[in-house]
Amino acid sequence: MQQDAAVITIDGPSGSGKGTLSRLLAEKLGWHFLDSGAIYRVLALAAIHHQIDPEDEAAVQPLAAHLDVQFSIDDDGEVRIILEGENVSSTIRTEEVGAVASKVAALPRVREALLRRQRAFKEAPGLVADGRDMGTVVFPQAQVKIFLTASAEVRAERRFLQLKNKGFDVKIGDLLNDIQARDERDTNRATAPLVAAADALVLDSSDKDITQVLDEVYQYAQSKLKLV
Ligand SMILES: Nc1ncnc2c1ncn2[C@@H]1O[C@H](COP(=O)(O)OP(=O)(O)OP(=O)(O)O)[C@@H](O)[C@H]1O
Ligand SMILES: Nc1ccn([C@H]2C[C@H](O)[C@@H](COP(=O)(O)O)O2)c(=O)n1
Repeated sequence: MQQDAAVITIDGPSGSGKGTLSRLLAEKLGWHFLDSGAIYRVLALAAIHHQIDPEDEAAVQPLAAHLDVQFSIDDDGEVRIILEGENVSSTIRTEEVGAVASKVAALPRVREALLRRQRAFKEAPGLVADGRDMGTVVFPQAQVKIFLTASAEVRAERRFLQLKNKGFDVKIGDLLNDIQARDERDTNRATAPLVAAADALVLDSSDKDITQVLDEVYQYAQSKLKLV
């Protein structure tokens, strides 16, 4: 880990566009990228595989501490995630795994066990970190903090289009319920809840396309970091 690398944090609720924005911003800046939700999703999948109750902290904590996972970039630029020797890059993206991820993520000792793994992504020239507590807990000293949000209805619609394009048979009402349940759990947990850092720029993307959001965040980052 490099102490002097700059960090931009992008936090917000599910479907607000954090992942899309973070990837595009990291690409534009030539920086590294951390998808912290993927780490919680991998842990959730490991708990499912090992038939561990996702709310049993004593059982999930050792799994988190010894999680056998590797992240790499494919030749075509896609992130490849290997859990216990198996490529789980698409399996972890289902709503079912997301819901279990939100449960394991509510356990304080599990979050503690994953802190060092997340901080290790900070490398020069800089890191764009996407999650729920990037600006509040994992990288509180980040130079630029964004809290990206959108109405639950808009987020459900985006998720519907995303999953439909991938060939999944989904209902918008179910997706809205899933999003609201996840918001509720992520926001109301005692440890590292989903909340904007006091020094974050809060951005509502409900009426903005991703290009507008990227331009706005890039300009804000430029002004804070004095990028040329
Ligand atoms: N501003 C936007 N306008 C329209 N669609 C968007 C916008 N931002 C993101 N999307 C689309 O919404 C979907 C969800 O975005 P994304 O996966 O980036 O959200 P997320 O906040 O990272 O969600 P999660 O936390 O659940 O991983 C994607 O299909 C993405 O292309
Ligand atoms: N920093 C983070 C990242 C993710 N989580 C939890 C909460 C989410 O519901 C779940 C899946 O995240 P996603 O891939 O949808 O971004 O993981 C968290 O608590 N903290």
